[in-house]
Amino acid sequence: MMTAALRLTGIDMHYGYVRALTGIDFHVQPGEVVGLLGDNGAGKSTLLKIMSGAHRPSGGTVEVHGRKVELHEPSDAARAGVQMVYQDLALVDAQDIATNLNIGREILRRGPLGWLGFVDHKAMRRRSEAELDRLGVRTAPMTRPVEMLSGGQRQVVALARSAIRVAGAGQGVLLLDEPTAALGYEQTKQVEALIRRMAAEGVAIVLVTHNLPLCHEVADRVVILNRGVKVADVRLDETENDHIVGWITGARPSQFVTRQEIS
Ligand SMILES: Nc1ncnc2c1ncn2[C@@H]1O[C@H](COP(=O)(O)OP(=O)(O)OP(=O)(O)O)[C@@H](O)[C@H]1O
Repeated sequence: MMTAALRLTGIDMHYGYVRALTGIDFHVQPGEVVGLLGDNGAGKSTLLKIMSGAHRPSGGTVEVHGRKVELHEPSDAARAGVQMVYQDLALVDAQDIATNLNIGREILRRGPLGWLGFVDHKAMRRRSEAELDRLGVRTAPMTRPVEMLSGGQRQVVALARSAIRVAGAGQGVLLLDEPTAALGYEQTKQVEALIRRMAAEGVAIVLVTHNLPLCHEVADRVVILNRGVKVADVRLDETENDHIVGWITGARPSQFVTRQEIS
């Protein structure tokens, strides 16, 4: 069997007395898109934060490409190739799109005296245009400051930046939290296409959403949480929408036999 790009085993998480997650097993393969579903408060964001290194679990293990990792902070996850898309936080408002897409990987050129150290904006613009082209993403002109973009356009730029980083890191993992929440029709289609393209290149994608049509568009499999417990883990082509809704609301019993039911 192929080694999972990301595997979580027996994850427990409590916030003080609040038990947010109990014994969660989760994996995503390279090139696979997994939708993480559940009602409000089910534990989706908590699980995503554990994957991204923003939270440390109270128990359980995390493996990236078969290697156990301790994620103390998001930079540990990023180094391991796991990239969370932060919708708004990550962009520098006063800078243009190209500069934002190139933060941390600026192209330098030599100045007149031969010193390396001038940022080559033109080369960065050209590279970013080619990268966005490859991802099938169209944004405003590269020289537009991101503070002049709409919320939806900003979201697409933030997502594209994470996608470029993950693609650069080889077979990475991309974590998305409601990536189309603020988007109109055209931008939603672009993001769907981007997700599919990343997956086709071998990136593993975890998608937290309340949007079932989005899952049907892009996901191969869904994992459903109910009050901090995994109640279903199914391929979308092997289940029906009614079942998914039933697992989300709790109307449908868990796929997994729980300990309480045995005793
Ligand atoms: N920082 C925190 N401190 C205390 N409890 C928290 C904290 N974050 C989340 N919780 C609790 O953990 C549980 C899971 O919350 P979480 O945000 O992971 O759910 P979710 O599935 O992402 O919900 P939503 O769809 O509403 O975003 C909830 O009971 C929530 O109240």
